[in-house]
Amino acid sequence: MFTPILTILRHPASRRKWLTIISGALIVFGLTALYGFGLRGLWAASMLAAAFVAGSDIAWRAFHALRIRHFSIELLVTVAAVGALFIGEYWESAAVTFLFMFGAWLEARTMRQTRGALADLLKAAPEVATVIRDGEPVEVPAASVLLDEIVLVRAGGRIPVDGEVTEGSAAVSEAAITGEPIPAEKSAGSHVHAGTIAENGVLRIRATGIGADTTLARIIRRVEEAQEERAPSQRMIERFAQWYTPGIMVLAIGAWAVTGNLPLALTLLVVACPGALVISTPVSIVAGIGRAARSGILIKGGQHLEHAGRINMLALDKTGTLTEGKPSLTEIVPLGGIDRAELLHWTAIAESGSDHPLGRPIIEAARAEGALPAADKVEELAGMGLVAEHDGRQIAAGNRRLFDHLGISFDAPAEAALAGVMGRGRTPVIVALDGKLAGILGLSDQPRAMAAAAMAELRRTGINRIAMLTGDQPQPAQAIAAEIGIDEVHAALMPEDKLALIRQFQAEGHHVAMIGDGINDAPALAAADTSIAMGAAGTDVAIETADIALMADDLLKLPEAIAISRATLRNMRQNLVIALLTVVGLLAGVFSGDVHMASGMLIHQLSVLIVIANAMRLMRRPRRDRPGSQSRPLRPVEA
Ligand SMILES: Nc1ncnc2c1ncn2[C@@H]1O[C@H](COP(=O)(O)OP(=O)(O)OP(=O)(O)O)[C@@H](O)[C@H]1O
Ligand SMILES: [Zn+2]
Repeated sequence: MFTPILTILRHPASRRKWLTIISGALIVFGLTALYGFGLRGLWAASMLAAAFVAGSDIAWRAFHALRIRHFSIELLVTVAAVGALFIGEYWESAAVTFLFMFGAWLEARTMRQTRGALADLLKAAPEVATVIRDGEPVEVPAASVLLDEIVLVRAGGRIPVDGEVTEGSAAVSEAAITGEPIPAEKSAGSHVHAGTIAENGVLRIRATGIGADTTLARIIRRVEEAQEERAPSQRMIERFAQWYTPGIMVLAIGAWAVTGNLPLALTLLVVACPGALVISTPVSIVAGIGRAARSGILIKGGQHLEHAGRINMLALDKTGTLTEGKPSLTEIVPLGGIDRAELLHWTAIAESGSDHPLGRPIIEAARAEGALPAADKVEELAGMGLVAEHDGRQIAAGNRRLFDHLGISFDAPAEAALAGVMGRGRTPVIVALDGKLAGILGLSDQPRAMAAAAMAELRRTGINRIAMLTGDQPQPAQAIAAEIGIDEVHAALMPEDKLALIRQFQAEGHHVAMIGDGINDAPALAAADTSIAMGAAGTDVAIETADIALMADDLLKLPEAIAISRATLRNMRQNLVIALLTVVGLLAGVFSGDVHMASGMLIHQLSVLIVIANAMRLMRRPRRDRPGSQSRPLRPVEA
């Protein structure tokens, strides 16, 4: 009999719930006694008991806050409730404490719901996994899967670990991570994430990330941290409340001194409670961040959300962001007597030491024609290219800047060849062997399928300036920009040039978001008001460093992220207005004599709930119609 009561009392949430219920029951009992049977004494005793039951918890919290020199809302309520008892207003005191407790309970409940997006994410990870041990499939708790163990996932099953597919193929829905509704085809060699679902087919997966070390776990941790992190406006309100609460005390004492009306002074304490004000910002932020997480958009905290909501300019890197980042080798122009195959071979040897996107198609083409030895030594020069050595020969591959830097001059045929490659809108990779020009390779990259639609959507969202910042040459950059509807192009940039441009945009008064991937983007990303990473599900570094990480490799998430941030800012402002108007209205009501303690508390608690309900609208925000989303094909198998 005693143990359950003790457990209830020890758990603060359920204790508060029971205290509220008991005090509510006492109030009903007291009212029945008075109006049903005219028992005034029983009425007073019940109200006193109700005030004591609900008030004890409030007073206890007020006392704890006071010990760390914090003037809490609970302190205002406690003083008002005790004062009301003191002047014989038993009903007022009981009603105020009960309503306060009841409101706090509803508030906690709805706040939990607002954090619901996270609960959805948590549910994405299955609790059991089937692993192959001694050749036999066995069911084990997902947390006890070991690294490198083979996990079996059947059709319709949730994947319990991060890993690499070793056998089988399936369409995998990654919605939990990326918010992407269309499943991706996965087969041997593909990477899969914990929490995603194999919609059909059977997969065998070698575990590479388990337990707390999966992308899903990292996202959940980051969302939790983000929801806790205080936004600047929130800090401002908290500082304000630190002054406001004692200020109200002084005002109430002043009103009492001037009017001699103690009930009025006590009512002031109740109605001026900054409850709705204090909660107005955090509740919007929690809802906004949760809403974004559902779409696979990780906003790293209230501060970043506020910044993102103010963005009016966007800078994008080209290679890998606006384009697929998988260029194809479209032409090979040998110079000075070397043959085509040899030019390709030497260039590929040099590129084998780099993982720049330009190198990949060159290496692939050379491999298709024969064995490819590795370079003995490679030196990469950011924004220019690279210099390598192999078999005693020196190979240089890169852009014009590299050759100016190396002091290698261009003769007339070389100039003509370079102009030709660039004139066709291709990115040139110029190659020299032992200090002598050997040829030019032309590469062309595809813009992403959704790039043009995303830019149009961004402009509709109100981003009126969009600039491409690229290390590539002006002609190929212009060609891509024209295709996707960007008119401002800054090309042939060194990493520090990208940084300088971001600073310049800011100096012109823009709030700049930058999205990029390469090392050449890092300084610019750091300087931008908001840094955004795309396709972050694959790279944990991006999840950790960007202010906003788009889990999917999908440019359309960009306008969505900005729209959610804006909607959240708007929501915060609405909440502030609701909170302030309520307090002003209540104060006016108190001085005109229309509002008393219990009704004041009721209206105040209602305003808190309205603020929460308003924030919850953010969660229900419907998905935007995504242009072309119906006709989108399955995403290709990821390498
Ligand atoms: N490994 C490489 N091989 C050949 N050229 C290179 C290499 N690395 C860099 N370059 C040259 O330097 C230029 C700038 O490279 P950088 O990585 O700064 O930008 P990018 O990838 O071309 O474009 P973006 O800035 O849009 O990502 C390239 O366009 C290319 O001309
Ligand atoms: Zn790049």
